[in-house]
Amino acid sequence: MATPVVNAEYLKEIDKARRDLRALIASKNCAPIMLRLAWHDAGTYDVNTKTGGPNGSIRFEEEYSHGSNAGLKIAIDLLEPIKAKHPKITYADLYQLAGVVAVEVTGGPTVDFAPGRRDSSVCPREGRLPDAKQGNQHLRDVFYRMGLSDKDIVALSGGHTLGRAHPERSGFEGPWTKEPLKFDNSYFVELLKGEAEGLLKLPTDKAMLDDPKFRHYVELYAKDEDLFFKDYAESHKKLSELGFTPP
Ligand code: HEM
Ligand SMILES: N=NC(=O)c1ccncc1
Repeated sequence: MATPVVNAEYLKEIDKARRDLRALIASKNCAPIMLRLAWHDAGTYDVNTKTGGPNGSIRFEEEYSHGSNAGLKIAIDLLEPIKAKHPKITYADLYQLAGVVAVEVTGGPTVDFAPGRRDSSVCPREGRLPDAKQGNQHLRDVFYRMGLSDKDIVALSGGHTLGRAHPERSGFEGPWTKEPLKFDNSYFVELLKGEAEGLLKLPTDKAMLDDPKFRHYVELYAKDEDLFFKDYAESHKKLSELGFTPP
């Protein structure tokens, strides 16, 4: 697929699409699933083979039908009208822009967005995203394969400040925080508090508390929301640009 030419016209379309995404997310309260879609399109990147990553391939049934992507067709379908209105914007850019807007409109940090991703029709095999039932070594295996760090793992896990798990999608249930439509550092505050009625902690969430390096960042982010926002914005940008060099 062609690499988009990021000229004034393309940048203008991006700005218009950003506005449309803000309106869509406000009207449908769909910030959490938009953030999950962006992360699932990008999180397939393999730094060793330079395959996968934020390339829009999740739009194909071959990939969105993966077990780990259960429910994401909802987000893909919600974005189709915006894609139709702005056909020059690649799916790869649109999905990452949706993730950035989802964080912004829920009160999170501004994540810098550089356009220019090309679309791919090559879908990675299932298994590149993390399994919530595993532990710290698995988290490192998966995120290091993307080319990300321990700090990125903890900061990006803070994305669970938004949304909830759905039994019919993942087998898990409930929100991680008391305000699942507010992007803040409460995921880390709740994680350190321990089990609480009605709030979810995945095995991978809890595992981080048993690892000194991970726990260090959990404690930092629970204490200092500004630091979490700064580190999250950096890690989210890195995730959204895996395998992509902005023009
Ligand atoms: C660290 C490894 C991770 C694991 C094991 C994991 C696992 C999961 C699981 C099992 C769900 C529930 C899906 C459902 O039932 O609907 C979920 C939801 C979610 N995840 Fe993750 N996740 C991880 C990292 C991330 C990252 C890096 C982000 C974004 C930066 C993210 C954002 C979300 C969001 C926003 C939801 C809620 C979606 C909704 O409300 O529909 N997760 N995650
Ligand atoms: N955010 N991650 C997820 O939604 C997820 C990751 C892996 N398996 C199921 C769901």
